[in-house]
Amino acid sequence: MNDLTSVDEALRLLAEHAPTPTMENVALADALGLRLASDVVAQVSRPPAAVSAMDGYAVRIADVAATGSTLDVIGEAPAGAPFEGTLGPGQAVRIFTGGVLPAGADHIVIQEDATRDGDTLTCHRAYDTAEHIRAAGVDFEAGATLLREGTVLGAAELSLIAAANLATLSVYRRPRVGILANGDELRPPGSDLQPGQIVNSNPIGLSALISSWGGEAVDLGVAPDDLDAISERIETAKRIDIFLPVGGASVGDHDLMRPAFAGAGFQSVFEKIAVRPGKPTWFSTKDDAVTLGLPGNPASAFVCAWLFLKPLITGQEHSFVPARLCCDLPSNGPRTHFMRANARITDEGMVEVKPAGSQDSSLISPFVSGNALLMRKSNSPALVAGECVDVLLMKPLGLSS
Ligand SMILES: Nc1nc2c(c(=O)[nH]1)N[C@H]1C(S)=C(S)[C@@H](COP(=O)(O)OP(=O)(O)OC[C@H]3O[C@@H](n4cnc5c(N)ncnc54)[C@H](O)[C@@H]3O)O[C@H]1N2
Ligand code: MOO
Repeated sequence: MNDLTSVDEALRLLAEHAPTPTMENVALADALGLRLASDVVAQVSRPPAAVSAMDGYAVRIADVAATGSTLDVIGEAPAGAPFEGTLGPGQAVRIFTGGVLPAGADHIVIQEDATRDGDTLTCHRAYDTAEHIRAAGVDFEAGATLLREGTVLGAAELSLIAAANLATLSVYRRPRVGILANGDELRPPGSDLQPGQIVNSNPIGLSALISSWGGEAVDLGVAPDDLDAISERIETAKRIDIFLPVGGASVGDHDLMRPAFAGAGFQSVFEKIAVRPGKPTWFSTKDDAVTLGLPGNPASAFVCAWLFLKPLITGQEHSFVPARLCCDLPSNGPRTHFMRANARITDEGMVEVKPAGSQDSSLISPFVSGNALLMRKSNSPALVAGECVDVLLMKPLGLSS
């Protein structure tokens, strides 16, 4: 096994050679899923001033300490048009949700608790503590650092940034990942398949994973089992950060991806990984570009995309979740095994994991019926049901049963 690079060493080498992310400014609407290239600092406080949380009347609490107190309504403060005067003793200002609290007021009487007759307001309740006011900056203060560099932008983050009064952002450009399939047998989905032909099913799934991880998938097509044809695809590809050849990674006479990339000037970093599935996964670099070669077997391609492509795109390490094994497992061989599995939360709130019945590296269906990869380190001993294992979640827990 000497020619096999360990999973940990492969991850270290990938991190060491990962393409340097470039920065760009984008509009908020184009930033979903991207990573922040700098901290986000609030340009305004939220809310910028104290506001009413209810529709009603802004008053001084001292004036409504007793039931039946009456006040003069001296003006209005709808959201967007603050009352410009100062509220004095015995006075009230009609206010609406989001309206700026007038100077002098320290309490809101909700309209359900008062009756208005012309400009006279009568309160039906006595109050001893101020209510229904949102203080200035209760969500965040101007100048506060709201998000750190590296944060992946989701719905909540984008709303927060918009509220902080920023229209554009500095983000890391999506790395362009060029998927190059290879094999004379491959035909597009929907083809009239002839004997020996199979559907080219890997790129569509890999492309979806790349997008979900914040990369931009570029379809470099299917190259036939011909060195010149593969080389031409490599030479004519434009602005690719990460080449992702899929298939043709092994030792067969028709496995030509490695020599094609070597011929294009890529220098090998590692040739094989002590991982199951996906042993023939390889990695090479040239200038600012890298090549992660995945095996063609669909399970190998998917597992190794999760393990090795995802950190290359996101720059983030994997986080494993501890889970209770729900069956016995034999001792593991020399390669770290990432078993296709399903994890779920039990009624007792524990995470429980069950490996798929077949771990054949050609199978796609376990990725649909399952949601996790169960890690078994190289040469680890047999396990019995109930023992704890580490799992990598590919979907949120509980989505599949
Ligand atoms: N003598 C040896 N043979 C093999 C070894 C070995 O060490 N010695 N390694 C095996 C392992 S492990 C794997 S994994 C595979 C990897 O093979 P390749 O990367 O060269 O992949 P292909 O031969 O091109 O294809 C394998 C398999 O997957 C199908 N395939 C390929 N591309 C696609 C695609 N885009 N969509 C769907 N299916 C695809 C292809 O038809 C084959 O059935 O090698 C073992 N052999
Ligand atoms: O390492 Mo290969 O991916 O098992 O079939």
